[in-house]
Amino acid sequence: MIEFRGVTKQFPDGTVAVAGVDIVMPPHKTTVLVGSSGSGKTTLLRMINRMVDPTSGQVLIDGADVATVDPVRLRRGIGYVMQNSGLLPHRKVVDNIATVPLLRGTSKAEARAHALELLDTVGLDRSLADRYPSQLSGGQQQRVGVARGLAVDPNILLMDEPFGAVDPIVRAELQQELLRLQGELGKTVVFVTHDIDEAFLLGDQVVIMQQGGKISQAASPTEILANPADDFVADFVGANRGKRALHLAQVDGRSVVVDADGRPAGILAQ
Ligand SMILES: Nc1ncnc2c1ncn2[C@@H]1O[C@H](COP(=O)(O)OP(=O)(O)OP(=O)(O)O)[C@@H](O)[C@H]1O
Repeated sequence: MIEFRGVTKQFPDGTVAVAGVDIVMPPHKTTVLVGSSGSGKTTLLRMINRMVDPTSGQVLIDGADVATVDPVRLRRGIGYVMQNSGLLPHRKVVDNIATVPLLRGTSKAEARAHALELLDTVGLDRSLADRYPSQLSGGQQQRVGVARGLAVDPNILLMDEPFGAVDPIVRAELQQELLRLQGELGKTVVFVTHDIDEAFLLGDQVVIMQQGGKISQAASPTEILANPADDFVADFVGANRGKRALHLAQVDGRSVVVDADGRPAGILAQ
């Protein structure tokens, strides 16, 4: 479990990126941080693995304050997947995936064998192992990025707009792949996106952030749709949603979440 207690981050130039955030991110679930540009999503995410340290407040993982853990050690146990995959261009796919395990002292043979297994896990053919990142498509690169994030077998996987740079069809494939993976692996995933549809699709918990780094609402997609906390959330959920969006409908007196084609996607818990 990840817990933020009264966390504020003010950068040296005075910008308050995150302001007094309290949030619990439950284990084995996906929490999606969504909000417009500059609302503090990335800063919040990076405080989990100490790429950013809070100005005040605490970030706890399973009850332990991350401030007490050496940042390098901490990061080696937390998977991190970023936009544009962040792969090292001069290293082969297999070596990119094995980088952190090798740093942790895993033998070369073992790290390579595990990297090949991870290619299977993320739905890539093993024949891609000896290619360089530039010889892969954008979607394949993102999958390698996910494989690399999983290479240390982390309990926590941080994903910062991992599918932001690929076209909509590949993006939809990657989203489905993540849902499948999450069904198998049950990691504690924290995922950042601008896209409310992506947030509703992937999130068990969706955290809507607004400018100034405040949380407007943190709840399940169905709860947010049914009971937006304020006008900001109602607008954000409405204005940001395209034709594919989930919405609420009344069926037999019950609130049902349906997709754009009217297919039920969930029933609102009473
Ligand atoms: N190192 C920094 N120094 C000063 N201000 C910063 C720094 N990093 C981020 N900020 C500011 O903090 C605020 C939040 O930034 P952050 O990147 O967390 O937002 P975001 O919601 O992830 O945005 P985006 O969706 O555009 O990535 C922004 O106003 C940003 O300009």
